Amino acid sequence: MQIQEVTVRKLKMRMKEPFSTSFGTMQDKHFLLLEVYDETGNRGWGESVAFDTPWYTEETVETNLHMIRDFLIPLLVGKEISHPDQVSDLFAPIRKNKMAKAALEGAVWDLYAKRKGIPLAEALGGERKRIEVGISIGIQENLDDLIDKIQGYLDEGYKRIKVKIKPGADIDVIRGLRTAFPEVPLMADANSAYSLDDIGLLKQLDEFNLLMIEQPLAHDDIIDHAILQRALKTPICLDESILSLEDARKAVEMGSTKVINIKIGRVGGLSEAKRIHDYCMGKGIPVWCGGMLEAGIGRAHNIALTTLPNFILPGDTAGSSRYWEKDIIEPEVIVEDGYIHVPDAPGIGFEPDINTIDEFTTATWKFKAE
Ligand SMILES: O=C(O)CCC(=O)C1=CC=C[C@@H](O)[C@@H]1C(=O)O
Ligand SMILES: [Mg+2]
Repeated sequence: MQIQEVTVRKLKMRMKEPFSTSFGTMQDKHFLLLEVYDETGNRGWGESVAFDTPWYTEETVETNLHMIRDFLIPLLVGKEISHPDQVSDLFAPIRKNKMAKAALEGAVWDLYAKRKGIPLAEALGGERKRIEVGISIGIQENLDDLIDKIQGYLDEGYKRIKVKIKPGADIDVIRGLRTAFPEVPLMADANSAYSLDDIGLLKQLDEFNLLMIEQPLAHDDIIDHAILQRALKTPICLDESILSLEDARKAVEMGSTKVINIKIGRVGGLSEAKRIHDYCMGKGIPVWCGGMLEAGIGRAHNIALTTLPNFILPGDTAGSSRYWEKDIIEPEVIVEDGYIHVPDAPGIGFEPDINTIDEFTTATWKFKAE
């Protein structure tokens, strides 16, 4: 197949409620949607997960636009491709910029599966017909608000709860939650808010039987996490530190992590996500699919990836209604009793809703083969 044309749209969608972490608060989601066309008019869709500020990684919507428009599309358009794994080879001359690469590669994966007439999950080698999911809750004003929120999501059927912690809102918060919900599968994400000076404090988390603590130390660290993991009973899960299979290999070999959060955008695409999955499976390291507050297209890619066998732990892929008044796909993603049914239509298996997409689009660019 050959990609002949790419449409890049910039969207702005208001979230139902703001999402707060140890870095700050987000209410409006700005992102890029990509549509690739092949020589026979088939279409594939991808979503960039970069935010409009560089607090999670260094990438932003604008850096993604620059990379996609000025470097990645010229490397992709008009090239003969027999499998989406080749896209990462085409992009190899460009360093990092993982989210920009993943957005375009994801669109090619969707197109490839549609050409074959099979679901994206099957194209990736996934087998599950439904995936178990959890929910990630931002920092709240106070513990009572957080407890109310959690109770609401448990009532909706979510079975694993992730909360954000930061210095000053950590041990007491987790203690309060454990008192309110003694049995709920619970985990905490620190988004790199601590250092090795906090070992004593982090050890106090061991008494609360957390599933794991996510990314307690620096966003680019592997060594200090190994030191911390030796001191903790609670398993460490790395998120920000793992940008590639090589990073995963180093972290696992050093004992820095017992679980890995795989985000397609953070690792540069579905092909690399699958490589990390396969490596971890061989090493007995469970993985789960992280979220980036995606709209429907990105969410559909996450669902397909989560059908692979080593996605043993519930991920952060919640239903559309947790984020949006109206999502950009038909049907929307629905969670029932903590599970999402995996669609069996070709490609991502959800139909992009063009009217809604148009409503949220603030700019559009089109690129064609010469
Ligand atoms: O619901 C989701 O999409 C998950 C949200 C979530 O936990 C995160 C989204 C974006 C950046 C981070 O704060 C965070 C994470 O680190 O996993
Ligand atoms: Mg995280």
